[in-house]
Amino acid sequence: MKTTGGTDAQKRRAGESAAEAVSDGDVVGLGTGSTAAHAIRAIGRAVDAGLDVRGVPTSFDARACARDHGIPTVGLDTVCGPDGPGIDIAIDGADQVVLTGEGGDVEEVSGTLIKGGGAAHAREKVVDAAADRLLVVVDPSKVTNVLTADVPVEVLPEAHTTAATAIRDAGGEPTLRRAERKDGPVVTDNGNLVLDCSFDAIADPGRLAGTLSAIPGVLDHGLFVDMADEVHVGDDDGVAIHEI
Ligand SMILES: O=C[C@H](O)[C@H](O)[C@H](O)COP(=O)(O)O
Repeated sequence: MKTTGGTDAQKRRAGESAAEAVSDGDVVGLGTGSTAAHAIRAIGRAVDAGLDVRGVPTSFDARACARDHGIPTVGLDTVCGPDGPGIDIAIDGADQVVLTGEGGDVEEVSGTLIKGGGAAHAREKVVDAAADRLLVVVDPSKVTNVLTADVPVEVLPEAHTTAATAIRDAGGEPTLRRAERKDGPVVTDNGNLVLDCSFDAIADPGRLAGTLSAIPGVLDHGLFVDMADEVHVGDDDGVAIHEI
């Protein structure tokens, strides 16, 4: 479920701001979505100008974007093997991020995220968690004081009804994500299905994350708890950088 409130210029400012944090020699986790794509394009321009980096894509689209913009890519299992260098920095988008307190003031910066509007959250979580630093890039429409967006849950196809029942038992309302230009469900890059789960306001994301992870057949969900190190919010005038 995409949140589409922000403008492309806001997303571009956020993506380009985070891309400036990439250093020569870095291994970079490349996030998925329209905002992360701006970061990938900016890194590509820096590579054109001589920056030496390798990218670890989080999805089919992120890999294609990296390739189109001249960024060499490498597999997660190569860089995060026993002798690999690891991932220095990851840049990724989000569908919602907890960044404000009551009234909209930036007073509580938990940086907890909902991701997976593009169904890429399972691979994103693996890459983002492996990175030394995770920089999140969003427009202001993604910022909230409490998570209310649907939580995408990737499930094995065979388990979509049993997982849906368990999610209902946990207080959620799951909806199988359907493809827009195909008669049938969205199939993830991993060959699985997605349940978009409404929980109203999520007061305790850590607890819900544990509950969802424990459901048999769930590959992963879109709650990213305590993972972000910085959130770059692009607006009409510039970028606000919030350190977690
Ligand atoms: O599955 C997709 C990802 O989690 C995206 O990073 C997220 O949906 C945000 O995408 P966008 O920047 O296009 O709003």
